[in-house]
Amino acid sequence: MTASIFIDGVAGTTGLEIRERLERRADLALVTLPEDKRKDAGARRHAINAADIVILCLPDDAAREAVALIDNPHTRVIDASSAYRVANGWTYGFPELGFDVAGATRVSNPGCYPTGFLALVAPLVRAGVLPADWPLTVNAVSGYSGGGKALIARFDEEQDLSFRSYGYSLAHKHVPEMQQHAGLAYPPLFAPAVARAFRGMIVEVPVPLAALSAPPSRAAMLDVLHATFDAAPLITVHDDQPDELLMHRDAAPNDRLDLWVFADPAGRQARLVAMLDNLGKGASGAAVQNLNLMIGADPLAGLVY
Ligand SMILES: NC(=O)C1=CN([C@@H]2O[C@H](COP(=O)(O)OP(=O)(O)OC[C@H]3O[C@@H](n4cnc5c(N)ncnc54)[C@H](OP(=O)(O)O)[C@@H]3O)[C@@H](O)[C@H]2O)C=CC1
Ligand SMILES: CC(=O)N[C@@H](CCC(=O)OP(=O)(O)O)C(=O)O
Repeated sequence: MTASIFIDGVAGTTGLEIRERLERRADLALVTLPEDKRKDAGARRHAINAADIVILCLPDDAAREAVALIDNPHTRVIDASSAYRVANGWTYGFPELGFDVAGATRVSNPGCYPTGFLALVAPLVRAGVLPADWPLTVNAVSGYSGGGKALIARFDEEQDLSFRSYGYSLAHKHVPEMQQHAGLAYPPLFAPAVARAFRGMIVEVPVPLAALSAPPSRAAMLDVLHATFDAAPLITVHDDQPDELLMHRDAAPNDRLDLWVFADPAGRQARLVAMLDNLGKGASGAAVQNLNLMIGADPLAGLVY
């Protein structure tokens, strides 16, 4: 059966990449609005209610507005925004962490930074290998497409801009989902940054092992991550400790998530590191993966890994 899909926000950074991943598929009928109607509430209401699944690639307020336009029981939603990531009645769209996306009617895609953070931390906290009440920090650097059209335009205009450190309000919108879905007692202290690369992301969680009352070994942390993700085709847990991890300015899109555990030989300190494409597993790839699960398609259809 062909599923009808409406991407609301298809002209944006995330929406365009979802469309590219879906447009050649024979099992889907993509519904699009003409350019002059794409922000028209009446046209959007009609398209949303006619679709089997609507994928929202909008700012948070516009995503809430789109959900409020649904007036039928059959339209299912995948929301790429941060509007519903800790909301009751919504399923967090991270199937590899055990969330039941296939049966859900309202799915909230994880944020790009939380995708890396949660893959590293949630399994270790669940397994009791990291204490839930440890005050974790997370340092991350993203490609500038992570900020959507506005940040892309800024990096295009300000050619001298090479690096942007931000999040100094200590109230980044990704912190609640990181805390809730990792099961942490305290919000992680989040230090994000943007580099002059279009896409890509490195997310790091430093762990001062020697300060823990029961410090886990590197092998114990790797065992938990392997047990959690070895059956997940998009996620790779690496056993090596490379000297460097690199982002490239013009990297090709991908929907993978790569994880490493670095530790010193004495096991006193560790650095948990995730690499992903903010527009891949961090946004558009995750939306396509969740769509596949919701309609019972090949779980990897349309994905690059
Ligand atoms: N970029 C990324 O790496 C990631 C993004 N996300 C989330 O995905 C969502 C989309 O982000 P992104 O694609 O980067 O953002 P963009 O700014 O690139 O795109 C947003 C799109 O939404 C359109 N839009 C805004 N308001 C409305 C409205 N009322 N009705 C219809 N369309 C509207 C915009 O129109 P116009 O073109 O006219 O401005 C634009 O095309 C956001 O919630 C973002 O936080 C999540 C994970 C990663
Ligand atoms: C580089 C950059 O600006 N990134 C965005 C987050 C991108 C993203 O993940 O969007 P969601 O919030 O919908 O998850 C930011 O920090 O606000």
